[in-house]
Amino acid sequence: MNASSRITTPFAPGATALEVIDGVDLAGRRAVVTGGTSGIGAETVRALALAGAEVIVATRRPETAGLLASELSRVPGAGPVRAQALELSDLSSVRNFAEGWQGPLDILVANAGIMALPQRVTSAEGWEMQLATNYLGHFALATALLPSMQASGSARMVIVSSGAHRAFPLDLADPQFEQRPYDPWAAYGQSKSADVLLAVGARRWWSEGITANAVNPGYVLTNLQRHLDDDTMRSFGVMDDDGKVKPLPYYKTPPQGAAGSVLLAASPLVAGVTGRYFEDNQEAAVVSGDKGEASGVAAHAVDPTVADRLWDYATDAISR
Ligand SMILES: NC(=O)c1ccc[n+]([C@@H]2O[C@H](COP(=O)([O-])OP(=O)(O)OC[C@H]3O[C@@H](n4cnc5c(N)ncnc54)[C@H](O)[C@@H]3O)[C@@H](O)[C@H]2O)c1
Repeated sequence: MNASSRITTPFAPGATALEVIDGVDLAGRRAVVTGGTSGIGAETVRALALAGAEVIVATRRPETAGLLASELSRVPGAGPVRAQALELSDLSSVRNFAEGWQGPLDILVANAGIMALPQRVTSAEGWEMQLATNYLGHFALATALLPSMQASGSARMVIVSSGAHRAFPLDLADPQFEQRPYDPWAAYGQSKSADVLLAVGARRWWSEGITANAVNPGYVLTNLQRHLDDDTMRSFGVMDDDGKVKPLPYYKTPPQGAAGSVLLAASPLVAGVTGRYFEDNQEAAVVSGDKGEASGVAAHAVDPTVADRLWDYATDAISR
């Protein structure tokens, strides 16, 4: 990542997903959006489908995509939306998903995520659940779908990270919290650092015509906050004394939160751009990550050496 060539776009931080791809025609393009039944993912699905793409919602519960699919099926010009089962924390489910895929894949939005699980929980493979869901499952999915992305000729991968990555470098000596005490935020933050490193590591796919970029959607009230207790929600300022949840002024709506994903997935403004981190619809500046910065991408998350070490670690983990 070269700070002197930061990518800028004309879009304000509050632009919506529909606004950033206004006029873009995705007819004939096929997209997968993980976790596309709620929050930011659902708005990503909506925007891509309204631009004409065929969208496959990769979800743990395919039946929950029905409402969105039927709503979009009534919009003239919208691409078809269907759901396919995917449990990211279970490698066999990831393999089943990829094996069921036929033909080229043009857009992969690695959006699904969980945040701040209070206790250390492990996946079927014994991985810490936030790393398993937010990063390893997506790495396995992208790797398994690589031939389909190669077949596209100009595939784009978007990995939804978070500003929480800044304070939590990936600890490759103990990524699964086996030797250090489990911390819900450290586990979330390092998984989101791993997401940025996935975009950096995927530069090896550039010669295949595949780009990969990470995005911070900003703060959005969604189901993601469901593991936070009331005291934490109050300390964040998003819950009042009566237990009413309300966004702070700088919070985004889900359509605004989805804008960065959609911009990177489909806008001609970022064609050919790879290995970058966007927030507020612009490429972010590289920051130290240890000074409590409120924006930017931490240097530890864009270190190509760490990205390659993580790639090797993940390749080994999913092939066991
Ligand atoms: N909401 C925010 O403020 C915020 C901020 C920064 C980053 N993010 C990121 O944005 C992404 C979308 O989050 P959201 O806010 O829309 O939350 P959300 O809870 O509404 O959506 C997350 C989706 O991921 C799915 N999911 C979770 N675990 C899964 C698994 N094991 N397999 C398959 N699907 C799974 C959920 O079912 C859900 O559909 C996440 O990656 C999140 O970390 C959100």
